[in-house]
Amino acid sequence: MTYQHAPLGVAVIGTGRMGSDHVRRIDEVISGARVAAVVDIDGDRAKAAADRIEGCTAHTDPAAAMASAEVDAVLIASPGPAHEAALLEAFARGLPVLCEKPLAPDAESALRVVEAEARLGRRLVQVGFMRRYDAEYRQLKELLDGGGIGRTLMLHCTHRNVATPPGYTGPMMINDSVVHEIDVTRWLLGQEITAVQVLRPAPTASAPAGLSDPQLVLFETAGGAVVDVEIFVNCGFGYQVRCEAVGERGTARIGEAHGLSVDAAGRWGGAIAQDFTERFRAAYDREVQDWVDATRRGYTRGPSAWDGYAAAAVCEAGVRAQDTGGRTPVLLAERPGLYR
Ligand SMILES: NC(=O)c1ccc[n+]([C@@H]2O[C@H](COP(=O)([O-])OP(=O)(O)OC[C@H]3O[C@@H](n4cnc5c(N)ncnc54)[C@H](O)[C@@H]3O)[C@@H](O)[C@H]2O)c1
Ligand SMILES: O[C@H]1[C@H](O)[C@@H](O)[C@H](O)[C@@H](O)[C@H]1O
Repeated sequence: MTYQHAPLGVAVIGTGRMGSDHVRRIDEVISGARVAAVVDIDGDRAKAAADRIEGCTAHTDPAAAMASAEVDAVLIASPGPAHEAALLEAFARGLPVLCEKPLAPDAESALRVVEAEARLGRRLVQVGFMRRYDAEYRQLKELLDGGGIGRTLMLHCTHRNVATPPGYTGPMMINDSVVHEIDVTRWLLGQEITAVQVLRPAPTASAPAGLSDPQLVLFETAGGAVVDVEIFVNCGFGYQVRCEAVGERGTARIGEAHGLSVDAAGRWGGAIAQDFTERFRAAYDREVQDWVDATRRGYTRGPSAWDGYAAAAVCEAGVRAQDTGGRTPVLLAERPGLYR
């Protein structure tokens, strides 16, 4: 394998909230890469992003950016329904991709991506499940893998957002938000999720009309563990992601750290992050740096297209369970050899 000495030329597709944050990250924070091109169907937005970076071109069509000789790799940060077309275009050109979650918005299209990559016979995709790069989650994984608390019996997870943006729907609570717990469950336990249930308490008065928020989502895993996830996307007070693992010989918790703590004026306490860009800033930095480092060495690692597909399959069962309230089995295709 050859090492690419020149900085990796990255095309960033989608320059909205995440895309523009990744553009800043590649330009100012990490090493070994440069933003060679940006793409947005909103041409003004693409141009505004490109104008801030020397030698960066602006495009409205992902294929045009990928055709540029300056582009060695692609970071997809457009909305989920646009991912499949961009991924297949990158495959046709043999370009490595860091694709924001979800890999694709449903299990069927995610499986098409898996099958297309399997036909290539080599991995090109890393999926943006950034929690795997978070220092606390990594410590927890190390503890569980090392048997520090014995066999894991349960995970108790909390996922709270301050408020939902306009257009946020009930299925998005699973597809956009709980998808992270789906990935960390599979990663921490090394087991597939086999069934999902969803319980819906009376909604908070802060939820937009028609949104049943919060919800309690339950997973069963192939090894017999049970996982509960409180998803509460209009909690109002902060961004909180917690996980407690219950093992045969102990428990372990992450997500409590609030950094600086101040005692003054008759009170004690610290601050709560307000969104994911703050809480997971270091994880996103590590994720993108790791992708760049591996890509320059000629390989792909991290969460795979199979992980993206498996998460989409669990999401599909989860959205069905939201409607029926019943226990819904997860249907998973056979895992291609590339991902074993
Ligand atoms: N890992 C995380 O924690 C995290 C957090 C937020 C969002 N995301 C993911 O990042 C992606 C983008 O989310 P966002 O919040 O930045 O959305 P956004 O709406 O802020 O930005 C999306 C941008 O993509 C552009 N766009 C739409 N269709 C396009 C296409 N076909 N080609 C090129 N550009 C197109 C839009 O004009 C917009 O500028 C989504 O997949 C989302 O799930 C991940
Ligand atoms: O798209 C976002 C993002 O994935 C965040 O990490 C998650 O906390 C939000 O709930 C979701 O809406």
